[in-house]
Amino acid sequence: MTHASLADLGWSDHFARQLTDADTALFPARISEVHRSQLVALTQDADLRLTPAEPTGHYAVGDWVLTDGATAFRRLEPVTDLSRKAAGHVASDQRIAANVDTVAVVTSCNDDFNIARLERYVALILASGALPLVVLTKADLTDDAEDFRRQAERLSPLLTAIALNAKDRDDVARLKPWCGEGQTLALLGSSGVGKTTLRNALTGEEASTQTVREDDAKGRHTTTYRALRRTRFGGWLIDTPGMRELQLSGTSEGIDELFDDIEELAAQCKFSDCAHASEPGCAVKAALASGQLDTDRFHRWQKLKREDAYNSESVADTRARQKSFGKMVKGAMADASKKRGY
Ligand SMILES: Nc1nc2c(ncn2[C@@H]2O[C@H](COP(=O)(O)OP(=O)(O)OP(=O)(O)O)[C@@H](O)[C@H]2O)c(=O)[nH]1
Ligand SMILES: [Zn+2]
Repeated sequence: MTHASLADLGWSDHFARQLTDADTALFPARISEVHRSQLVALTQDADLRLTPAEPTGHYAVGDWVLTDGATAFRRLEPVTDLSRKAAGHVASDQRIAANVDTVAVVTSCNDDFNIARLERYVALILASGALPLVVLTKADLTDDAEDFRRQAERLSPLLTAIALNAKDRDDVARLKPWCGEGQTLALLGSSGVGKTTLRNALTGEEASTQTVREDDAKGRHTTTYRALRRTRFGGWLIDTPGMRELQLSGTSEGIDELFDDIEELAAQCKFSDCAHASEPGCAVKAALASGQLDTDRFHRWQKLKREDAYNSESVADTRARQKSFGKMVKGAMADASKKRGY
């Protein structure tokens, strides 16, 4: 595959500024696949298989690297960085995709639609630096598509929501502004909402040919890596496998941005560590009482904050918490023994 220019591949001044005199023998390439011990990268002229200089876990699809054509020597600092908590409660992040301009949360106009989950995704996207977009599929199967769309857009003034029929290529062409030349779009969402259908409509690939190819290699129709694919509008699409277990970590900035009205209220509480429960002078409680702040939204905010705090905890913090909990339990048991007189 040949590509017209670096700019078409998503190259910008942000990356050019990171080049130094020491890099003159190297050229830029954009990572399209991350495998266990190898990377695949796109350049203006060719697709390359590269040996990574760092563990492959450090790379994400969409990253720019500097290479001599055989080794990926230097990974350039990304503009946007989408990562998630690795499985299990270990304090490390798993990089999902890099240099994505827009992340579309794909959900459908049916039971999959869930405001709290959408909000979670949007906070994660805002924290990555990318622009959030909501794509509501299966608009052709309901009369309420516009209603779903409005509910989604109400989450944030930063948010655009589009309801469409993912099987209709003309309808899907409405996504062109987010995946035209030099633009990179990524899709997130639960299984069955239509991500594959959407991907095929955006790239012009046929589901059948894809299935055959993947059947040959793996014996099953599964996407085992995250690929950067060209869209029929000249941009790029990153499609990640189902992320139902998406956990938030270090997304506090995204949560603050999405709930800036509550953060502003909380800043007015009398106590700086107000838990907005029974403290006097609580501006949040006052806003709830007057109806200015929606109770459900307040609960979703609290849940996200708790989840983020838990997931952002380092291993050291976890140990410290467990230790102090252990001490507290021991202390309480000792007190109880004393009371009982032995
Ligand atoms: N009528 C209609 N059907 C759709 C639409 N989007 C997806 N579908 C159908 O919904 C089913 C699931 O779509 P997929 O594209 O496989 O969903 P997915 O998100 O890729 O699911 P996984 O591969 O499990 O992650 C398929 O039968 C699609 O044909 C839509 O907008 N309208
Ligand atoms: Zn308060």
